Amino acid sequence: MTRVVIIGGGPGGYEAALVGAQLGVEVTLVEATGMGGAAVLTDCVPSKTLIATAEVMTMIENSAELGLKIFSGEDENVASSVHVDLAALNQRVLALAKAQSDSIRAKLDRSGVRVIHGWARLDGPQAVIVEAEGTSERIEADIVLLAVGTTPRELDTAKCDGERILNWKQVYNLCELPEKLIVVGSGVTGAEFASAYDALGVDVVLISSRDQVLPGEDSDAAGVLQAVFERKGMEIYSRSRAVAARREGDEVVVSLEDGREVRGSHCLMAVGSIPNTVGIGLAEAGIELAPSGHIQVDRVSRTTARGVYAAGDCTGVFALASVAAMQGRIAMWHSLGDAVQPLELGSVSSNVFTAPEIATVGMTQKQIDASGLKVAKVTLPLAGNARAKMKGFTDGFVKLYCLPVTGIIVGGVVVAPQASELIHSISLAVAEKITVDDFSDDFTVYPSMSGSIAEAARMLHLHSHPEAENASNTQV
Ligand SMILES: Cc1cc2nc3c(=O)[nH]c(=O)nc-3n(C[C@H](O)[C@H](O)[C@H](O)COP(=O)(O)OP(=O)(O)OC[C@H]3O[C@@H](n4cnc5c(N)ncnc54)[C@H](O)[C@@H]3O)c2cc1C
Ligand SMILES: NC(=O)c1ccc[n+]([C@@H]2O[C@H](COP(=O)([O-])OP(=O)(O)OC[C@H]3O[C@@H](n4cnc5c(N)ncnc54)[C@H](O)[C@@H]3O)[C@@H](O)[C@H]2O)c1
Repeated sequence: MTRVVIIGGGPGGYEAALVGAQLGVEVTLVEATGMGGAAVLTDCVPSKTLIATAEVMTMIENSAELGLKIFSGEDENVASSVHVDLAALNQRVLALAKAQSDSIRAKLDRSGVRVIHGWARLDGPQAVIVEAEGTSERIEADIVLLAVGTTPRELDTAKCDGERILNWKQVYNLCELPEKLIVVGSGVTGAEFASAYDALGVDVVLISSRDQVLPGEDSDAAGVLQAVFERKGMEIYSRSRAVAARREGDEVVVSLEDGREVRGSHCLMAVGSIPNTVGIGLAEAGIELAPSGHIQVDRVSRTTARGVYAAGDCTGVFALASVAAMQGRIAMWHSLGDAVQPLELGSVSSNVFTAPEIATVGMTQKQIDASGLKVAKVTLPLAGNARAKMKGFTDGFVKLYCLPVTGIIVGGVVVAPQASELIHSISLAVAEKITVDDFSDDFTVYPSMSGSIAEAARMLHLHSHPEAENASNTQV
């Protein structure tokens, strides 16, 4: 019987364990904290649960325009008559995360995976030592999968105390809304929390190291979000780096590189992550790391040590739960001799869960510019979409990229509420190499936001003219 040992029970690890069990091998999964990993217990699932409540608040905030009023006495603003019970909200967040973790554990048990709660390290490429509750066990393995994830990066001069200077794993301990929250870092994590707490009624200050928030995303999309943040009154310190954070009584003081100081009641550090690859015997086992500490892997998740694979955030490939899970499955399929396709990142879809959301798939403008390819593009503002008007949405757009002449769709961006649900048709088009003409031949519901995606494809009918751009929405 082939013996597989997996270190880490996040999406990279547990999805691989399920494939290993399905293929009939002996699988042992070692997890130090809880099943589902950081994705389920502290990062992806909790943040999206918090954001689900924030979304309702955003809708309430915009509801006056739709003709809703709540009689609350002196104030006619609907949002100000809704009270956010953060203790109850966070309790729900943590309960939901635990339930999801439990159900993953139950699924692994049913599949026959041996789960060990403990901390693991390699003892060469073919053995793992597990420390658990004062005991130590050495497990021999034919195949090892490392799916150890990452940890929030901390500045030495801004140590998180879990009370007022927080990382994103610690925010769920808060029982009351912060009076003034300083979010340091405007990557995806910083932008999502800034958006969510703003919607929950918190006074948010965002410290952004670049000209614009979300430097890694489509710049037009990031521009929309920056404009929405500013319109809502969020204070944004652009081109500003935090160098320290300290407590002063009930306040947190964040010092910026240029000498300015920002005061708030709480501070959330969202300045990136570092891989959990230290002290687990990787170099000794012949596993090469990138200078960033990430494990180097090829497209079938192989490391430089024979029989040792790696998946997920610890590889630095694409920090998404979906990619981690796919890398883990590929590792099992490859190592166990099943049919396998190397990892294909060209059709990965991702979403930034802000208000509005930003969903992206396929080629980005940066990749197009770097490749020198001539690609036709159209950007269609959603403000003209009939459904958007009915719902009171004014911010956002659909952007499509296609190859000239053939008209094959190679990428797209949707900025809209629920963009995460709208991007799938573009993902399918990219993955299946569908042309703009074929895409526009299919019906969409009227009125619908997805109608604008079909309309954008229709506008690229003259795709031999790469300049086709920025036309206005004609859906009426
Ligand atoms: C705030 C936030 C929100 C996010 N939201 C999304 C989202 O909406 N959608 C999305 O696709 N992605 C999201 N992500 C990214 C997503 O969470 C990660 O891509 C995903 O967690 C990666 O899974 P993983 O299996 O590589 O690692 P993890 O989920 O980090 O799991 C790794 C596990 O390994 C364990 N471990 C580490 N070392 C050892 C050891 N030596 N022994 C035993 N166990 C060990 C850890 O305890 C951990 O549980 C978000 C990330 C953050 C920070
Ligand atoms: N919805 C999602 O799918 C989702 C949500 C959150 C995170 N993620 C994943 O996690 C990855 C990491 O995202 P992230 O936002 O946690 O990290 P990040 O590294 O992408 O962003 C951190 C940001 O903080 C800035 N920064 C660093 N030091 C700073 C300082 N001292 N002062 C001010 N700014 C500073 C950096 O310039 C950067 O823009 C993303 O690439 C994404 O794939 C995904």
